[in-house]
Amino acid sequence: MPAISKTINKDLKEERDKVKFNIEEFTNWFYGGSEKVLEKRKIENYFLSDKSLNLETDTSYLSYKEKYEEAIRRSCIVYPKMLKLHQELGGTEEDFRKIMDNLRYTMSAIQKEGNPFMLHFGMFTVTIMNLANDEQLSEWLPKCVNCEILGTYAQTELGHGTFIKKLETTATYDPKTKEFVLNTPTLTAYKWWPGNLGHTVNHAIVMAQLYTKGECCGIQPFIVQIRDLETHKPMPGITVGDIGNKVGFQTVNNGFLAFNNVRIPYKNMLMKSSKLSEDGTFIKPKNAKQNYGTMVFVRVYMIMDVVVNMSRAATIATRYSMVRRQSPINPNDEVEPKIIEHMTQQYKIFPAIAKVIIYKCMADNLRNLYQQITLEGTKGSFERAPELHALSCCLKAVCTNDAAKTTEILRLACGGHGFLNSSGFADNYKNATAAQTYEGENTVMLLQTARFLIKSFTKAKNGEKLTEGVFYLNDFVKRNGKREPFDDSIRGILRAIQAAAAGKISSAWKHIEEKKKFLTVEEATNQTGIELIRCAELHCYVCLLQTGIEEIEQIIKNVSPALREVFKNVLELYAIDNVLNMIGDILQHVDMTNADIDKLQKRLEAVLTFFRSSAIGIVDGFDLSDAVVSSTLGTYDGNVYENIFEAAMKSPLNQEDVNKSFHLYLKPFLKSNL
Ligand SMILES: CCCCC/C=C/C(=O)SCCNC(=O)CCNC(=O)[C@H](O)C(C)(C)COP(=O)(O)OP(=O)(O)OC[C@H]1O[C@@H](n2cnc3c(N)ncnc32)[C@H](O)[C@@H]1OP(=O)(O)O
Ligand SMILES: Cc1cc2nc3c(=O)[nH]c(=O)nc-3n(C[C@H](O)[C@H](O)[C@H](O)COP(=O)(O)OP(=O)(O)OC[C@H]3O[C@@H](n4cnc5c(N)ncnc54)[C@H](O)[C@@H]3O)c2cc1C
Repeated sequence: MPAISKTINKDLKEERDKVKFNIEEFTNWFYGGSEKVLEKRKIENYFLSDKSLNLETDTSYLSYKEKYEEAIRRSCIVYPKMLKLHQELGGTEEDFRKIMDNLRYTMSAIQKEGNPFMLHFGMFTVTIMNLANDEQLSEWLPKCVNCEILGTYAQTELGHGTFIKKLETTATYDPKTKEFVLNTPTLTAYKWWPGNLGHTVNHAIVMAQLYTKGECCGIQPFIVQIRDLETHKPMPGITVGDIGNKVGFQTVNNGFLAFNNVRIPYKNMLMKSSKLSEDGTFIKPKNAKQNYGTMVFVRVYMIMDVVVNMSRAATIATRYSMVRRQSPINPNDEVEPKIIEHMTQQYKIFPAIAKVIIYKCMADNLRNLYQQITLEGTKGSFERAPELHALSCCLKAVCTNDAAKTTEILRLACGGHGFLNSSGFADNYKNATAAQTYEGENTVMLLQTARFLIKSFTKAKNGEKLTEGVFYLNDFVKRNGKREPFDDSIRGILRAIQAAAAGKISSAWKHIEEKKKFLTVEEATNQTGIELIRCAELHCYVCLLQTGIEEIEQIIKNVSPALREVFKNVLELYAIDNVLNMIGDILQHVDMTNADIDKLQKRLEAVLTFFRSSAIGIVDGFDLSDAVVSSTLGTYDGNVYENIFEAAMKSPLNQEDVNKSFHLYLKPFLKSNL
């Protein structure tokens, strides 16, 4: 075995010495202030320093069952610690949020293939908080918060996930006993997919069609106990289990669930929005989509998950590219360059770093918007709910899709070693790609946003008031759809993308109108689907760039000159990379010449060169510990080859010189060929 030295890699040190801005100042911005950074480090250390977690074990070699058992063991260490910390901090909702925000990063070091308790706070408790009336809240919330029970969110069925109106599980009200009777009438009515459901939780929010007085009143949320609290056996009439191996999320324990005349008390239907009186009279909610609130909540918070995911991947690829040397640029150069010297390598990595920062701005903004609009909802005003729904849908789709694509690009940037499980890209990719499907399949999400855009365009044409996020449609209508002149300032680039988005929305609108002459509006909309999803994507790029510009204009007023340059360049790189990637859409609606495109290409190359000396500072500034980065290629010390070697030594095959398969198969096979 070679001698393994563990000092900081000198190539990486040389890169860090060249960084011109204060990395801690960047970190303070990234986490919202120096106090929050200290708090984050403390919380992370509080969990990760616990030796009983055995984080050194490479769980990727465990069997499916062992992985699950180890994940449960770890969660049963983490959650009591979390509850203790919550009490120590003060026990408020704000303290809880603090811990959860930090656990977003920390959990990726502990549960690489998913947390078997994630749905408990992530959806079960959230649904109770959003949809329970006061009486129900006081009964259930303490049990949730203290983890006396564990729950999940059981909505999707074998036959339906997207079109939830057609879910088949029934909850029929029996006024005589004041109970609901739950049934799974068909195979396709089996609940299928809910996380943590298989063998972990003992309660679930079950979304089921409410029947009362012989009528169906649509899907409503019910709290159902599915396992005995003592024996953990399924409750009478309940069939529950694990759905089996998947592409990723191996330890999330996604499950199935069926009901055979399962009776639950009247008080177990969550009644903050829809209500049922004891005699069985149904009272509609003020806003028909209130029951979808938990999905909106999760979509909003998923943008932050994308930031965590992409910051990890960008950290790995950046550090590795500054340590790895290969392929002289001039054939006679004696010393091979760091692979980051190759321009194409910079183009793979630096736009990803810029996106982490822009997405972080967006995630924070969206969360604030969510909180404002939820507050308005508690006061009975739902006017802005469609705007939040439209924004969260397109961001969920665009950002999760980008996280998956970017992880793959960054994996490729690490060549062969990027394909090692120990590089950390596999877990990142599997989590990112799952997010494209769960919580609303991405195409379906884009079509929801497009529906809002088409409605908004009609309003713009009729001179009606628009919501702020789509004001740019007014400009397009005022211009009468005339082409926008190109101006290469950052705000000019935003106007170009707005013109492309508005132009696309206008042409989709026109095509729907044309098709409506022969088809129903729904058929016409379906036929225009390809254009519609592009409308939603372009609108999303508008929102992201606009937020990036507005946020960075504020940030640069409050940071040192050196960090100001970094943020300006982040915006420049993000904007130019964006516009060059959608040149086809831009050219349709903006007067842009070849010379303009050449100029943008040169600016791209220039800004990549600026990034060359800042990139390591930025990724170090993400402040991800080695445990969170979880990669042989991305450790802070840059000892890539030593890490790869050590990880290989953990292979179970390397624990013996000769594997038994030699005697059983190889030897007889070789002998037979003599
Ligand atoms: C810790 C986290 C771990 C996460 C693990 C994963 C969990 C899960 O995956 S849970 C299951 C998630 N499932 C989904 O996301 C299902 C996706 N489907 C839907 O969201 C909906 O079915 C739909 C939006 C695609 C359609 O709903 P439907 O009721 O059929 O809609 P209509 O066509 O009748 O009406 C559309 C109408 O409603 C507005 N709208 C829809 N959703 C919302 C909302 N959440 N908030 C506000 N408004 C909403 C929509 O804008 C339309 O409005 P109009 O155009 O004015 O008619
Ligand atoms: C890892 C993971 C975790 C999950 N966790 C949970 C959970 O905890 N709880 C829960 O209840 N569910 C959960 N789900 C289920 C998930 O929410 C659904 O799978 C998801 O909403 C997609 O629905 P679907 O499977 O019905 O897809 P489908 O709707 O069948 O999609 C299949 C294809 O049809 C297309 N399609 C469908 N409808 C339309 C349309 N109207 N217009 C155009 N194209 C359309 C889609 O774009 C897609 O290409 C999870 C799923 C996964 C993968």
